[in-house]
Amino acid sequence: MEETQLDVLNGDSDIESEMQASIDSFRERSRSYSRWSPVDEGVTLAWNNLTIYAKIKKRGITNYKRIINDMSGAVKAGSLVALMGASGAGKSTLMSVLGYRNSAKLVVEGDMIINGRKIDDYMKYLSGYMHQEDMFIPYLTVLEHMTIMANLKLDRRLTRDDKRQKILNILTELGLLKCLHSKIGGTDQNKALSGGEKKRLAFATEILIDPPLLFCDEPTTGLDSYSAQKLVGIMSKMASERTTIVCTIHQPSMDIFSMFTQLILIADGRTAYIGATSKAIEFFQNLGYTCPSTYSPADYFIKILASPPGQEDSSRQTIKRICDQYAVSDYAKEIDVVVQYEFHMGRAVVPRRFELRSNFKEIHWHSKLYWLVYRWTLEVMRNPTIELTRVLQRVGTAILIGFCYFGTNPYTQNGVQSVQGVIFMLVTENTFHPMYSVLSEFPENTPIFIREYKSGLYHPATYYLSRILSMLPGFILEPVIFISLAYWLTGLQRTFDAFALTTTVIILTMNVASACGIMFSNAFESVPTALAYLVPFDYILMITSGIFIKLSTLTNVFDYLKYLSWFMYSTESLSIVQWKGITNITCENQQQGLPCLKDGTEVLEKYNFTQDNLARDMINMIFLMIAFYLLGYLFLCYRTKRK
Ligand SMILES: Nc1ncnc2c1ncn2[C@@H]1O[C@H](COP(=O)(O)OP(=O)(O)OP(=O)(O)O)[C@@H](O)[C@H]1O
Repeated sequence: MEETQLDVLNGDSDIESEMQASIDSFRERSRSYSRWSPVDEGVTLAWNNLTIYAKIKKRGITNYKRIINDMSGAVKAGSLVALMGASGAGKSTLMSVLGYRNSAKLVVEGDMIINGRKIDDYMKYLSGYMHQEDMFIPYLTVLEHMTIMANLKLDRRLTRDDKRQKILNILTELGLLKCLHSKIGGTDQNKALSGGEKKRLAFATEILIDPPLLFCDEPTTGLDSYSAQKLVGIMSKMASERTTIVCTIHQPSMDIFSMFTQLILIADGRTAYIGATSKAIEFFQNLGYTCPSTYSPADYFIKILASPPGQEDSSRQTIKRICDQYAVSDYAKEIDVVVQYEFHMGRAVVPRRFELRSNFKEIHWHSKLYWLVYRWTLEVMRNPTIELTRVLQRVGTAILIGFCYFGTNPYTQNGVQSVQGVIFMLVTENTFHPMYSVLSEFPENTPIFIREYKSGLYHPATYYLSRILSMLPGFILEPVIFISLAYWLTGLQRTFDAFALTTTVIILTMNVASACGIMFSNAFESVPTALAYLVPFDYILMITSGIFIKLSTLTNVFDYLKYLSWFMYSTESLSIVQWKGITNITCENQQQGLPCLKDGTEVLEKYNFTQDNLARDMINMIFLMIAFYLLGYLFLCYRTKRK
C-alpha cells in the first residue's frame, strides 16, 4: 500500500532520482502506519500552508498582523534542526505554534501534523519546550527545583531514588552538579545562578521526561562557547537516539552549526531555505551569494536575510528573490515530497492503535497538589520580604494601636467610643493590609502557572488551591500574632471567651479580605487596573460598616450592598462580643443634655447592631469567603484561556 501511494506522489520529474533517494532514506527510518506511537517510533513533524497572524486590538478595533506567510515544511524523526532568521523574522512565533504553546493572541491557519495526526492537546505530553525567557522560583535550590519537577512530570511508579538518580545524571551531563544546592536566584541582586546556568537548568527541566520532540528557543544564548558546544553536543546525541529537536539559534560557531542536520531559514515570515545544513551553502551560491571564507555560513545567511535600518527596500527585494527562488528549487521540492507524503499517509491510513503514553502513569492530582503547596510554601518561607516583613509590620501596628488605647476603661462614655475605635482599627488592619498584599503577591506566579499549564503539568484548580493552601498558614498566624498583642494592650473585655471569639472573627475577617484580594487579582490583567477598581470597593465597605452611618438609614443599592460587606459583619460581631451583657456603663463626666449609653444593648442599638447576629455574621463571612474564592477561580480560568 505504501508503495502505490508513493508512486502516485513521485510522478515523472526531472529530479526524480534525487527525490527517490530522499524518499528511500526517509522510508528507511519510517514508521509503521498501523499504529500511532511517536514515543516509540520518533516524531516526524510536518506543516502545510501555515499562516500565522497576531491579533492586535487598538481602541476597540482588532487588526491582524501577518507574521508567518504560507509556510510548508517537515522535520524528520531524529533530526537536529536549526531554525534561523534575523531578529523579528518570526522564529519564536513559528516554533510556539508548532509546539502547540502559542498565545491565544495568534490566529493560525493551515495544517500541522505529527506522524500523520493533527497536532492537538497531546503535544503537551509529547514535547518539551524550552522558552526564550527562563522562569523559575528564585528561592528554590537547583535540587529542590528539579525534585519538584521530577515529581510533577515523571511516572508515579518511579521510586524516590530512581528520580534522584535521573536528576543527578542530567545535572552531571549539563555541568550543573556544582550548583546542586545553590539558589536559582532572580534577575536582581538575589541572582545566584548565572544566565548560562539557568539556561542549562531550563534545558534539564525539559529533558526530564525524555520527550521524543523537543523545542528550544535560543538555548545557547548567554552560554560561553564551550558550554554552548557541549549543550548542542548533548542535543546531537539525543537526536541520534531518535529525538526530534528544533532549535532557534543566533550566531552559532562553525562547530556548533555543523552539528545541526537540518536548517530552516525564515525571512519576513517566508521560507528562505529548508533542507540539509550541508547543502545551504550550495543553495545560496547558486543564487550568487558565495559565503566568504572568513565568514561563518550561519552569520552569512542571516546577514543576507537581515533588513538593516535605511536599507529596508533593497533588503525586502533580496529576501523576496531568495524566497521565490527557494519555492521553485529542488530543495523545496524535496521537502514538499515529504510534506505531501506525510499528509497523504495521515489521510489515507487510519492507525488501528493510538499510543501516546501507554506505559505511563501520571501522578495523582493530590500528589501534584502536595508538590505545588510544597513549592509555594518554600517560596513564602524563604522570601524575607514577604513573611518576615509582614509579621514585623503586624507586630508594630499591634503595639501602636495597643499604646494608643492603653488603659481604656470601657465602662464610661469615652470608653465606649474608644472600644468602638479599637474595633474599627482591628477590622481595618485585617481587611486592607491582607487585601492589598495578596493583590500583588498572588499574580506573581501566574506567568509560571500559565507556562506549566500549557505544558500539561497540572490543572488550574490544582494551582489555585495550592496557592491558597500555601498562603493559609500566614492568613491564620498573622491575625493571631496581631490580636494577641493588640487585644491585651487595649481596654477590651478581659475574658478568655471574648478573646477567643475576637480572634476567630479577626481570622475570618483576614481570610475573607484575602479571598476578595485574590478575586480582584485574578479578575484584572494588571495590579494597577485591579487597584483602580478595588479603591471604590473599599469605600463601599467602609460606608456599609455601620460605623460612619446608621445602617437603617442606608438607601437604595447600599442597603443591599451591606450584605456583601464583611466590614459590617466583622464590626457587628466584634461589637456584640464586647457589649453583649454589659450593664454598668457610667454617665459620669457626661455633659448635661448629651445622650448617655447605660448598657451594652444601648451601645449596639446606637449602631443598629443586633445582639443575636453573632453566629449569622460569622457564617456570612464564611459564605462570602467561599464566593470570592470561587469567583477568583472562574476569573483565573477565563484569563488562562485568553493567554
Ligand atoms: N502577539 C503579538 N502581537 C503583535 N506582534 C507580534 C506578536 N507576536 C509576535 N509579534 C511580532 O512578530 C514578529 C516576529 O516575532 P518573533 O518573536 O517570532 O521573532 P523572532 O524571529 O523570534 O525574533 P528574535 O530572534 O528577536 O527573538 C515581531 O515583529 C513581533 O513583534
